Amino acid sequence: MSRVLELLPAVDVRDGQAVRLVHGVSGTETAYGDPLAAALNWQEAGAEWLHLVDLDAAFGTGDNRERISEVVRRMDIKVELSGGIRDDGSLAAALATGCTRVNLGTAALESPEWVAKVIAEHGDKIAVGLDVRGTTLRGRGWTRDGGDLYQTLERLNSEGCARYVVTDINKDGTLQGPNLDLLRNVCAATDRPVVASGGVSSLDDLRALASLVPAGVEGAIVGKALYAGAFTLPEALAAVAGPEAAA
Ligand SMILES: O=C(O)c1ccccc1NCC(=O)[C@H](O)[C@H](O)COP(=O)(O)O
Repeated sequence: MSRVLELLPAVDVRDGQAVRLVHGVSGTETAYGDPLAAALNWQEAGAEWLHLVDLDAAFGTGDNRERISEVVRRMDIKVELSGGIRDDGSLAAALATGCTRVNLGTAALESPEWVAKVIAEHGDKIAVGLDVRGTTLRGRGWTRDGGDLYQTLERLNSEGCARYVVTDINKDGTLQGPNLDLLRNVCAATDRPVVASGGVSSLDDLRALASLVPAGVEGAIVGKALYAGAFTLPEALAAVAGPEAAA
């Protein structure tokens, strides 16, 4: 396991545009233009990973499959693909883009048998997104309750889930800082790596997340802070690279 926190700049795609939402709520979009331009920008700035989300597929308002495929095709870096991957067809389409791994959310809540099957088939190409308000999971683009975080985590652990992407919805897109207690609690309940998502606002937030690497936090998704110019990606990479980052 890497001792350096991995950073995953986010490109969330809605209606063909790179956007940021607040609390993941449909209709709160701020648009940031062409998703490919955004992704290429993060790649050129030194990203090793891209977190790419099809928000329309997540919300059930269509999809951006062509654009998403094009973005993945143009990346030389690793891509984590999320949004609306819920059955054999959408999983096959997602994996066919050439992405490094996919992130299942709703399916893990509504189709546990299918998720157990695809975890067994695809191993660490599958991560599960645990998107929570408090300790209640949310599915269908974070619009519906989907059960208890820790019960679901126990089930997924026993099924061999390789990795979790943990989002505090109350923090997402707000620049209020990550929920470190939630991340510590999830890390204590699993021996699988955890990718933190939602709320990063500053280099200090990234240093705080880097301090959780020994506990099991492997990476951090960063959206709004990069788009809002709170810091640059090279600054972020430098902040988590040095020995002082984990102090
Ligand atoms: O990932 C999803 O499937 C998803 C579904 C519905 C709403 C939002 C969704 N993802 C949002 C993200 O993954 C954000 O890009 C990420 O949490 C970054 O948050 P922030 O740094 O707070 O902008």
